[in-house]
Amino acid sequence: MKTQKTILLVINPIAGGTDKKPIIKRFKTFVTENDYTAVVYETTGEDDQKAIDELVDRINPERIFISGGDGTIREVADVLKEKEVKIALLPSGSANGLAENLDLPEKLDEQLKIGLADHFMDLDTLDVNGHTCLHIADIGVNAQLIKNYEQSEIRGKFGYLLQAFPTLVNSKFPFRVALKVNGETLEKEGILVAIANANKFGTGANINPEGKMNDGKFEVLVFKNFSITEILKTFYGSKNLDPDFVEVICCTEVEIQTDEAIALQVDGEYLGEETRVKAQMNPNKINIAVPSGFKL
Ligand SMILES: Nc1ncnc2c1ncn2[C@@H]1O[C@H](COP(=O)(O)OP(=O)(O)OP(=O)(O)O)[C@@H](O)[C@H]1O
Repeated sequence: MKTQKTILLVINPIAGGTDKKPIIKRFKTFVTENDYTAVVYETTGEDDQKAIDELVDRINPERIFISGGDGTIREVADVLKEKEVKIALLPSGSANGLAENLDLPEKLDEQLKIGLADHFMDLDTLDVNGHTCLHIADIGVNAQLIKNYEQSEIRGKFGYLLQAFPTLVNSKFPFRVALKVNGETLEKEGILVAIANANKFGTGANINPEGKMNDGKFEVLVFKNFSITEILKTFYGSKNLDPDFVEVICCTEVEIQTDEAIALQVDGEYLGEETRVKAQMNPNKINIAVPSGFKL
């Protein structure tokens, strides 16, 4: 008798504040129709990484589908660092920055087809102060906004964050920053320093047009104190990057030092205030499903 291969779905039931039952049901039907065994793991928010690690070792899935926001993808990616498992995304978070960068379609059936097909990319991953980063980390106004957003307990689209400007205007921005990069130490002043593996933010704004997610390099972007409003429009609106207020440095590692502790976020998750941020390429890449015509 032929042994069926397994596909594991890791799904975050609270991501994006939507009901996940239809995704689970459709996943099971689709995968079974394609002669795979379907296994579903629903995250609990407690010790999920350990549970996923053990489950993956036990069932040895041929690939893993992940449904949630960027936080869920990051947690699974961390577990898979030392394992060679292909992953595919069924985005369902309030912020789906990675999916946005991979040009994934919105329809679930199309996402499932991509997940079962054979078009993959070796996605670079970064280490930012010990945290895995798949697309964009930053210190400054954006991380501060994410902190405010997380504390507000409102879930949903990020657009309304723009209403939070007044809370930022009187804060510690701009700040002075020293960057150790490419053998030099550069002294700068800005309101936001981004570490970008990808091009786009979750909303589609292209903040890093030169970035390629599989070139073994990343970009450091220093946003000058041009205008908080303009910069946040670039981050959260549909505008492309304005070279007048940003400086871009391509590298494989960087050390960022500030005088005052500044808010840090990685892939949409606020991680506290830091005076030192070290980012470098991870040796491990992630084999991720992309649409057949996908070009970087
Ligand atoms: N069952 C659960 N109950 C509560 N929290 C959970 C559960 N499962 C996962 N989590 C938490 O969800 C977070 C990840 O959410 P994710 O980023 O994937 O979705 P999201 O809707 O985009 O989130 P956010 O609204 O924070 O951007 C992690 O902090 C994780 O611990």
